[in-house]
Amino acid sequence: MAGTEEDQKFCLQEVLDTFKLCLSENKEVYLEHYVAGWRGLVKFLNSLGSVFGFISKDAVNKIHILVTLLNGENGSQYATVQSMVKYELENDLVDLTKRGSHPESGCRTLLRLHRALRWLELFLERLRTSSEDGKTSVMCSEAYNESLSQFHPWVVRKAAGMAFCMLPGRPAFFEVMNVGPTEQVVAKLGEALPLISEVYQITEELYTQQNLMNLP
Ligand SMILES: CCCCCCCCCCCCC/C=C/[C@@H](O)[C@H](COP(=O)(O)O)NC(=O)CCCCCCCCCCCCCCC
Repeated sequence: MAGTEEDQKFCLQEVLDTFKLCLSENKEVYLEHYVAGWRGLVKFLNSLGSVFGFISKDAVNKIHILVTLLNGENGSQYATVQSMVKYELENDLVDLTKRGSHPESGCRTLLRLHRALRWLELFLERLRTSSEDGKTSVMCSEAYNESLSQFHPWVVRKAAGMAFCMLPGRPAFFEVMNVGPTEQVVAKLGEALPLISEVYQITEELYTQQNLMNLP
């Protein structure tokens, strides 16, 4: 029997572990572990209830696109985010200005998750430093408004805002994470954040350098 407690516990640790595994010695980002990190986050999101379904569905869809590329015949080119960018650009596999023959390139798909990673970083930092009675819905929407929302049309922003209101309070949220008492959750978040932040920064620099920040 699969105990839900165990699954969730495994989840948060898994997310931490995968983000640890993400960076190679020379600071390249392994796509396989990046995607695994998102898988873990989606599992967590699903455990919060079906109102978040439209969000996890989009994330799952993007994860699936990347996994398909990773497992495809040119999969070895997708080992790291750096090699993916190089390969797709050199082979004209990216729609650069408007959507055309490559609407689901690895580069544009990863960019969507990358933008969401910034939201995650801001949200988790708020969670980590907030007080016992801090409202997760407020932390979540503040983080969202500072990051991801600028890339979303009004209707998505509206739906996201409504979903945020359904988030459990901080104590319940921490309980769902199942890493023990509050101090331990806070410590785990403190461990995870620098990793997430580094992965974000490295990707951000690469995308900026290559002028990929506005892929359609
Ligand atoms: C815990 C609360 C979770 C709130 C999640 C906050 C993010 C809100 C995102 C709303 C996205 C709505 C769905 C639609 C998105 C797309 O339009 C849009 C653009 O894609 P397109 O160019 O292909 O059309 N997609 C995106 O921006 C990518 C969104 C990916 C969101 C992944 C969110 C996973 C959240 C994981 C939560 C984990 C909680 C952490 C606790 C340890």
